[in-house]
Amino acid sequence: MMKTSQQPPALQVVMKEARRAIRPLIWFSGGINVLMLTGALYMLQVYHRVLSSHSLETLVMLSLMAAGALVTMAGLEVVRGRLLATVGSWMNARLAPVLLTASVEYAASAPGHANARPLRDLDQVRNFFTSPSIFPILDAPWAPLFFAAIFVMHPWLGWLALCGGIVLFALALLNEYLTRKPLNEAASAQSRAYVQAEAAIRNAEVVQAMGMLKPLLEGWKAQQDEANKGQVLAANRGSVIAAIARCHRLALQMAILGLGAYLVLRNEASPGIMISASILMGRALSPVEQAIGTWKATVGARAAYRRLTAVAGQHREATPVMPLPRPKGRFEADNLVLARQGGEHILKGVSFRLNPGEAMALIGPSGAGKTSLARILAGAWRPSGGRALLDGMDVAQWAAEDRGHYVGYLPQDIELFAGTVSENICRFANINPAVFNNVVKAAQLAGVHELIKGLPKGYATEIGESGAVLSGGQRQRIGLARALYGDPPLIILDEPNSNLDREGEDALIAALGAVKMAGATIILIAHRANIMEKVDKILVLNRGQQDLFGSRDYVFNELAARIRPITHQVTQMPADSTPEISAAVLGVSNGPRPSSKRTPRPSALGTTIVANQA
Ligand SMILES: Nc1ncnc2c1ncn2[C@@H]1O[C@H](COP(=O)(O)OP(=O)(O)OP(=O)(O)O)[C@@H](O)[C@H]1O
Repeated sequence: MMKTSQQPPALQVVMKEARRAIRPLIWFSGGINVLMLTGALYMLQVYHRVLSSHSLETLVMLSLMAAGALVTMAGLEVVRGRLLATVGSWMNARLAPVLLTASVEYAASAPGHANARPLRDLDQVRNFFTSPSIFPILDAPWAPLFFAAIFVMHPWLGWLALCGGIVLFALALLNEYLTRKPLNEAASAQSRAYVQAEAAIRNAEVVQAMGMLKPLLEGWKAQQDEANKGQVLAANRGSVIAAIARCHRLALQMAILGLGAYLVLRNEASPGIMISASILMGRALSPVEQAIGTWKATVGARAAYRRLTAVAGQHREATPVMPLPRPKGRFEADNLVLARQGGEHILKGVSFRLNPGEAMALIGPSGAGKTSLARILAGAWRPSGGRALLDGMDVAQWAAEDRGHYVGYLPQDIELFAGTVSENICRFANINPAVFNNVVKAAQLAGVHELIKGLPKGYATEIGESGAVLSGGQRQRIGLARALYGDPPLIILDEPNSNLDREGEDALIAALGAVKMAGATIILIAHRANIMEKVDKILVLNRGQQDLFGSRDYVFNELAARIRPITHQVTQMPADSTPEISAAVLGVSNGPRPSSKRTPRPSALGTTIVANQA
């Protein structure tokens, strides 16, 4: 399926829908607030009608009506709570897949920033929507109703209540001003502490083996302390403001009673008005007071929402369209450029073409940009400029499902998942007999079928988190089977033999021959020359620059020509350089394992490299 960028970002769409769902809740809250006038009105009517008429029936009638209104209000509150919970779980169901997709895309485009924080942030936003912290937001629009009712009773009472309300509102703003910075700093420190803790747990092996726990704990604790410091500071400031606000409200309540009493003495108001005005003012100020109390949750939810926007703000859901036809494997890189965030270039214009059935090796010294290029070619990273085209279609524009069908990719870190061997090979498709046949076919092609059969439960063996129960070589060979699953027309392998023994390498070479025969286009990154026998072309990268591209013989001859004078000068090696010497220039070795006996040689490509003395 093709992606289009016609739709608005998914997060925006969902939040707009959420706001639309919450809007009726404000009207609902209006009903609740109107019914909250019951107490004051009841008080007023008792003074005005019952005490003056001494009518028991009136009292009973008024009491029944008030009780009915209170029961209705309680019912509306229950419904409001349920509606909020429904909106919360709807948001979760709607947003969680969007966020997970956006987080994976974000992590792929900004490696090193990958963590599951967005899903925790979603929990925080959802909890805010379903907790009492949202009530002040729903009730605040109705506060003028109460002030208006007080004004109707007596303008002086109205003005007193309004001025008191403004002071309380100013205190709420002061609270926001004084607590926002420490709360935000605390949230960032907490977030960094989480990331550090996650990294320590993820890399437990190296942490344990090299005694890194203590310094890591210290770093983590420093972040925790910073988070605590911010929280304590905000809590201290918040509690002072909350105490002043409470004191102010109590004083205001007394003041309104006092003013009411004065008006009663002047015969300008009844005792009923005096007490009702006090009750109404309590209701009018309640959202502001609640907002001060729940400020921390509000700030936390707002910060979480901002982080979500940073990660998923631009993510758009793909428009379902007709799946693309299966490509033949004609591949073209057109002036690919990749820039770091700081602007420095990792790739500076790489162009090449491959026909179906051709294999290309990507070679160059460490840090040349080979892996970065492979990630772009596989569609995992978007280039900053240029295009990678498979049968004329830009792979960056493809939907992930299409790439999944047509691109086989073995990353440098292999990246297997918790699950069975079969699930990993078929990329977690639903396993049925047809899928399983293809799993076995891919494993046979990768020469790993016998190895898998030897595992405790064969293809059903659970391999644990990141394939933890497998050896490095086993992981790599199963990763190769995963890349070959479904006969993709484009196969990209990043150092597929880095963990392989002789037998594994032979199986890899045989697999490369077979998929080439079947017409697949292969791009492979190699540091060792012995898998070069199946490649037709070679691209040499150096410091992100395309140094050479052409047939294998052409590139080796070019490299041999460059190294000839150097080998004469430095090592007195024979001038008839072999491809192996050229390969050595690029840090490409001959043997199945790099030897520990290394001689540094100056590189023809301008970098100091190490040639293996096999
Ligand atoms: N996620 C990243 N963010 C920023 N810079 C990166 C990232 N990954 C790689 N780089 C930088 O890009 C450059 C090329 O790295 P890359 O891994 O592509 O090289 P390579 O040729 O594959 O090296 P090696 O042979 O050692 O695997 C390096 O300078 C590296 O620091």
